Amino acid sequence: MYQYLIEGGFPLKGTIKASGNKNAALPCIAAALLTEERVILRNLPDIEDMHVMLEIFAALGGEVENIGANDYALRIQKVERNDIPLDLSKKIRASILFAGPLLARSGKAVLPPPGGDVIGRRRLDTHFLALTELGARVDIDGQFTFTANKLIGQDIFLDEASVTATENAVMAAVLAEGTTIITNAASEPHVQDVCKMLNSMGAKISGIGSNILTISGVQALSGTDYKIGPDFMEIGSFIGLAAVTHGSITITDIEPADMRPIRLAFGKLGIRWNIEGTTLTVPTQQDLQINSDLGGMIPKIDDAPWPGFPPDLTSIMTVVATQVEGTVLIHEKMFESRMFFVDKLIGMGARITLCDPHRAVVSGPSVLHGSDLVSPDVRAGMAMVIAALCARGESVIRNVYQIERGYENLTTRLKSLGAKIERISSC
Ligand SMILES: CC(=O)N[C@H]1[C@@H](OP(=O)(O)OP(=O)(O)OC[C@H]2O[C@@H](n3ccc(=O)[nH]c3=O)[C@H](O)[C@@H]2O)O[C@H](CO)[C@@H](O)[C@@H]1O
Ligand SMILES: C=C(OP(=O)(O)O)C(=O)O
Repeated sequence: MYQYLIEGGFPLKGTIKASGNKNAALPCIAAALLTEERVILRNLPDIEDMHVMLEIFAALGGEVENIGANDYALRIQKVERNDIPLDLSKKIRASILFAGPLLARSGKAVLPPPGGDVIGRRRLDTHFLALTELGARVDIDGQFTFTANKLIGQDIFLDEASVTATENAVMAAVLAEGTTIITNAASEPHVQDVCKMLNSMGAKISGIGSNILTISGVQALSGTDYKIGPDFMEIGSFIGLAAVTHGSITITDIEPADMRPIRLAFGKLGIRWNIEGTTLTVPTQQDLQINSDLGGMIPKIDDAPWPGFPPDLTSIMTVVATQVEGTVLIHEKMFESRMFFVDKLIGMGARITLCDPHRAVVSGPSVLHGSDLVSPDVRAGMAMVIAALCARGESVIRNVYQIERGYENLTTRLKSLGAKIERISSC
């Protein structure tokens, strides 16, 4: 068990490279199960969740070879078991992503309920809807058992645009007989990434980036060499960090198109950046003033499926808003328990009213002071790191496993930007 000791109040300055997108890396590892051939995945972030996914891949009979700093070669010639080990499954939400590939490859998948962040009810109904429509039978008895003699393409209308359910449905449909149409599909950049990876393996997926995906099933998929895209959640977190510490951070290897919904939301907080090619720079001079809606009305930052504002950045926006002059409503529509962490920010001096589990009104700027904090989930944990780095005095952040499952090499990278942060054992 590790914790962070942070001394706040110093501007962060310098250049970092964006890591690979966690939420693309995880389904891409699961997708490697769909072929007997060698799959090379590049730009995988070196984070806890990625290592757990690789452990599951290996437990199923796969070979995993680290061939470069963030590059791995995966191969599973024979699936040796079709049940996900309980201890690994409960560590991460993304373990559910093995359902579609295991079903398609071996006709059976047994999964204990997945773990993951406690940020509200995390329904799996959409996964079941999609996989049963493709012909799977699901038995629920403490664990989920999916079986199918044959998967057959269908015209599927998802009850919500679930990210991982879309990915599971696509991974099952690529080897199904006939054509599958998925309407109300999620279209996040990570969903696009796994679809592009599958096409590079010989799958036939069209409509990538839209909410209707059409998949013509193929007999077999080949290996590939695929580089996953940058993590816009990490990039958004570093933008917030630069702004609240009055620093200037340059982030290389970004994807400008991913930043469009994020730019709109930061713009409401008077925060802007420049992009040249794939390099983004947050300049020191920022307004840090709320841009009211027409008529001087209080603006809101609310999340939605892509291309809406990503829910995984609402915690970050909440802490950033505490340093901005004016009032803003943060409305986390998608997860009902994500906003509870604001009591920790209030304890540090932030002026926030938690209206209900989904909505918080933030009035700034507030002087934050150091505190003793426990990270409840990956994004709230990062929000606490940001709060601690702009607070006066020292903070302790415990349970940093929760942060490090989503942010690569965080303390080293923050130190390179001038942060006073130490990672120490809490035993
Ligand atoms: C491993 C992975 O990729 N995890 C991401 C994935 O989780 P995950 O795939 O679990 O999230 P889902 O997209 O299924 O749903 C997220 C939440 O939003 C709600 N919902 C979803 C779609 C919709 O149209 N309406 C709606 O209200 C769901 O009920 C749920 O409460 O997507 C989430 C939403 O971007 C992200 O927070 C997670 O980081
Ligand atoms: C909620 C998140 O991840 P997961 O779905 O893996 O729990 C996240 O990345 O913010």
